[in-house]
Amino acid sequence: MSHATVSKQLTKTVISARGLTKKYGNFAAVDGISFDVPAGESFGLLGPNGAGKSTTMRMIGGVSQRTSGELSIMGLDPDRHGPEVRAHLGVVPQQDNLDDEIRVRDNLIVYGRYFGLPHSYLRPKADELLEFAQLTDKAKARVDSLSGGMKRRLTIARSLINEPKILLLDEPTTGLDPQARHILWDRLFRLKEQGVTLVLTTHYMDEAEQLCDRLIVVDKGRIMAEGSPASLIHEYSTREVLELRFGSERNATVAAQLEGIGERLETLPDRVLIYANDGEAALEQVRYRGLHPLTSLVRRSSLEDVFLRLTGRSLVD
Ligand SMILES: Nc1ncnc2c1ncn2[C@@H]1O[C@H](COP(=O)(O)OP(=O)(O)OP(=O)(O)O)[C@@H](O)[C@H]1O
Repeated sequence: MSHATVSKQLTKTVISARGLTKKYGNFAAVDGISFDVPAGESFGLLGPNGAGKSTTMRMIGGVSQRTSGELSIMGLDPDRHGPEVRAHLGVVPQQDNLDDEIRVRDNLIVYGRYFGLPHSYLRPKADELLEFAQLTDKAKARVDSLSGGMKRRLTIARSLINEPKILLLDEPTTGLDPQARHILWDRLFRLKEQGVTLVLTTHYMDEAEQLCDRLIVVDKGRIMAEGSPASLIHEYSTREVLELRFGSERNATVAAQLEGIGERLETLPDRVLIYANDGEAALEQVRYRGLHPLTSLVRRSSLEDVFLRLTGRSLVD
């Protein structure tokens, strides 16, 4: 393949997986998944705990060897070209692994030294990244004095030290409060605007909806569906959902009397969901049948509904 052909491919697809499989003994944690990520896209793996998201990320990051299938990162096989692949990547692991012993800014410098980057590059780069992460006034602070959200932003800043083309984020906002999550989402948006390809895992449907251009819904190591958040919702759910609570003991029995209202019914332990394009009209019908829920709520469909439809289970247990 000529150099020109390779370069053209690089600008198109930066990650390509075909039948990607990871087995632990006989158990397939990732069970033959295929997907492509074009340059500049924000691509998500959405699924519950244990779906195989982190395992997939570790294979992409070149720190876990696949059992079978094909995987290509910027045209390179991470199992054979680990260091070259890692040079293109920024990695934000599920757990922050910052060095508590050294100060905030020094964390960036020391990490950059692992890549063999010179101090003359690292000093201004560290300052630029602290600014980006809104941590300039914390440059000399100890890492253990930072809040969870600040630590997460520092981990992201650190992952950008080598100016990666692709950023891998494993559950970037798990455990953060809503305000910290929004600040982080804003920073990730900025990276996307700068042309960085984002690949992230999440079990939060709102995070997937906010950040992902396209996503795969994964469960038990397999891809259940693929598309943009809007197209998945359109394909697998109705426009609105009517949530009814009749009291925990009564939900299941009342559900039988709701048959025929809306397009589909889901009975959960704590509520009944009626899938209908017009939630208020569905509620009218419920009342017309002489049924009076303790609470009722009409909301728009979300990726949670898509997941429920595909697997019969909730994303977050
Ligand atoms: N080293 C290992 N040895 C054996 N089984 C493993 C190993 N690593 C992961 N698994 C199993 O593989 C499955 C997928 O795990 P993985 O961590 O990829 O899931 P996940 O979707 O990232 O979930 P989480 O959000 O909990 O990290 C799980 O059932 C897990 O127990």
